[in-house]
Order: sequence, then structure tokens, then C-alpha cells
Amino acid sequence: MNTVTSQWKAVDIFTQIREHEQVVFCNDEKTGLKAIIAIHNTTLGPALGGCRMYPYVAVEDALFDVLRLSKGMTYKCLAADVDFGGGKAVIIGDPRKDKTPELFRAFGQFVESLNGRFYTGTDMGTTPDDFVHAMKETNCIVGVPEEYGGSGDSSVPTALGVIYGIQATNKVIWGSDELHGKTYAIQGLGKVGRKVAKRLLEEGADLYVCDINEAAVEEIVSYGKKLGAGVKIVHGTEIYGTDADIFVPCAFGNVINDDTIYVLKVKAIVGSANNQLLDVRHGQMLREKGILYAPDYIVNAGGLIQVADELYGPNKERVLQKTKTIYSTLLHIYSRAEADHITTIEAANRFCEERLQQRSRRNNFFTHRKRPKWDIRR
Ligand SMILES: NC(=O)C1=CN([C@@H]2O[C@H](COP(=O)(O)OP(=O)(O)OC[C@H]3O[C@@H](n4cnc5c(N)ncnc54)[C@H](O)[C@@H]3O)[C@@H](O)[C@H]2O)C=CC1
Ligand SMILES: O=C(O)CCC(=O)C(=O)O
Repeated sequence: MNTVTSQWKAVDIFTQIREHEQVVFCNDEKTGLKAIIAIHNTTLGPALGGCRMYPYVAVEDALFDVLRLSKGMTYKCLAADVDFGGGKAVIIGDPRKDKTPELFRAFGQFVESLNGRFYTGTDMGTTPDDFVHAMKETNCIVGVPEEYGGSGDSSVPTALGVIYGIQATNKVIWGSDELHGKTYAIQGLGKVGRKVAKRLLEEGADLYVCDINEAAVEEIVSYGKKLGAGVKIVHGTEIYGTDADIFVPCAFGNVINDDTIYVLKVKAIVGSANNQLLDVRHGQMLREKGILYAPDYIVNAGGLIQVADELYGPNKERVLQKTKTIYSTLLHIYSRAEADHITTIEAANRFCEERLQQRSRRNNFFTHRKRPKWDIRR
């Protein structure tokens, strides 16, 4: 008995998930679903966070990702001042090949089994339509298309939030929040990145773009041509070394690391990708290099703001107004970092941890029975 237990290294797992309330491994042989749901903290309310689909090479990579992403959601909810906690899900699979309606229905069943402790919707590799299948099994789905009663594509406000983040950053560095006259290097032209790219082109900015999806790149190049704007295509890691003013990561996480920091020449980093810094020490390295870093979870909260708003019945104007606050929150974080001589990510984390302490005095661990106001669409 003891030998088996030690072989499983269960203690290591509990060390890895020590900051989390609950981690659920979901396995369905019939549909091939292999997913992990991580609930980080439910002090503010049930956990909320999108579901990523990615062909992780190892289960450990998927676990690492979902633990960091779900923790990030707790901070994002605190910063955006919404009544939800932090959670996230990952499905191990290739979004280009492995999606089936049955897979998403099986995922929906696992979400339902959590009895209202976890709400989910889209993230990298998934779309609102995928969750139309999942919502046949559970009401705990957000961000489905409007014709299905959801608030629609959450990447619209996410992209808008990124634009507010860039404006606040431009204001701090160049004294004006105008978007034109600058060059932006955008990594990833998916749901969020392509909307950010189009808006920047409409404002008269120049772009470097890269995506492994050639059709997505072509769409932005044609859009740029139509507007007479400059769009240069770069490939793979070339995106880190361009002479752009701002790097806009809108694909995957951990892009700011020991390898990339030395090649970055930009003045600032503002993008939608979750967990851009591989480690907090990379925030310090950016500071030493004079690169202003807009904390990811402050800037990319637009989607969260929209899906959390479904609690009250979706209202586009309310979402728009709340998304606008990303501009002032980011300015506040920048000035706090400056005043306290700390990195912007440390300033953002402190801001959120103070809020969590205040809320902990009145809330605690979430159980659905205790607080039924979270009955979205029930
Ligand atoms: N969709 C949303 O509302 C939100 C998204 N985010 C984050 O923003 C990021 C982008 O999200 P979405 O646009 O929804 O995802 P998406 O899956 O629609 O787009 C990601 C894009 O990145 C591209 N990509 C993948 N590998 C690449 C590589 N090696 N080099 C260049 N491009 C690559 C993909 O081809 C795809 O076009 C993710 O990190 C996500 O977690 C954060 C908050 C909300
Ligand atoms: O954008 C969404 O649909 C949910 C929020 C989320 O998962 C995120 O902000 O990463």
C-alpha cells in the first residue's frame, strides 16, 4: 500500500496545487476527452474562466498551464471588480483536428458535475459555437452566441480592453494616448489579435504581424492594403526583435522569458495573452531594461467583464463602460509601481491582494446552495 502511494507521488501533486481549492481531471474514453479544470479561489463567487484547447505534449504542461491560468483569473476578477472567483479549464487536443460536438458535450457534463462552482466559455483554441454543444449539458456556460442567450463573442471587449491598455501606455510614455504614428508588433491574429490589428490599422498605425495561420495573416495584410497602412509579416521568433514601439502578444503565454528579453527592443508590452511573464523576475528584468509592462490580467479583462455581466442579463453599454475602466486601472498601476519603486506586475498583484483581503472579511469558500444569485440562465 505504502509503495503504491509513494510511486504516485501524490504529495508532489498536492504541493503543486497548494494554492488551489480544487483540481478536477476529466477523462471520457468514448469521446477522447482529456481535460483539467482548476478552481483557484472562490472567495468572491463561483470560479469563472475560459476553456483552452491545446495539443499539450505532456499532461504536466497542461497542469502547469491550467494552474497558472486559473490563478490569473482570481487576480483578473479582483482587478476588474467582478463577483466571481478564479478558475480555468484546458482540453488536451488539437483544435484544428480533435473537436467534435460529443467532446464538448462530455466536457459540459464535467462542468455540470461541479454544481455551479465553475463557469466557463472560450479561450485560445475554442469558439463560442463549441460551447453551444457544452450548454446542452450544463447551464454553467458563458459567452455563447447571442441567439443562444449568451453575451456573444467575448473577444470583442477583450480586444477593446487591449486598445485601452495601449492608449494608457502611450499616454505614460509619449504623453498622448493617440494610437497612430506608432508601430506595433502583434503576435497571434486569432479572435483577439485580429481585432486589435484592425483597430490599430484603422487608426493609422503600422504593424508587424505573425501567426502560424497563413489565412489570418493574409486577412490583416489585405485589410492594411485597403487602408494604405504598412503591414510587415514576420515569422516565428522574429516578432521579438523588431524595431516596433510596442509588442502586442495575443497568442500564448510565457513569451517574456530569458531568451526573449534580450532581443526585445520595444518601449512597452501590452497584449491579451494570459501569463506573458514566465516568472515574476522577468518583470524586474523588463523594468531594468526600461520596457514598460502592462500586466496581462489588467489589460485583457474585457472578455471577463462581458461574461461576468451575464449575471445581470447581458447589457452591452454596461460592459462597454466597465471595459473603459481598464484605462484608468492601468494608469493607477503604472503610477503605483513608479511611486513604490516596484515592477508593474508587483504593483498589480498588491492591488489585487489588498482587495482579496478586504473581501475575505465578508466572503469565504463558495458553495452554490449558500448564494443562489449566481443562477445564470437557470
Ligand atoms: N478570447 C478572449 O476573450 C480572451 C483571450 N485571452 C488570451 O489572449 C490570447 C489569444 O486568445 P484568442 O484570440 O481568444 O485565441 P485564438 O485561439 O483565437 O487565437 C490565437 C492565435 O494565435 C496563433 N498562434 C498560435 N501559435 C502561434 C505561434 N507560435 N506564433 C504566432 N501565432 C500563433 C493561432 O494561430 C491563433 O490565430 C490567449 O492567450 C488567451 O488566453 C485573454 C482574455 C480573454
Ligand atoms: O473571455 C472569456 O470568455 C472568459 C474570461 C477568461 O477566460 C479570460 O479572461 O482569460
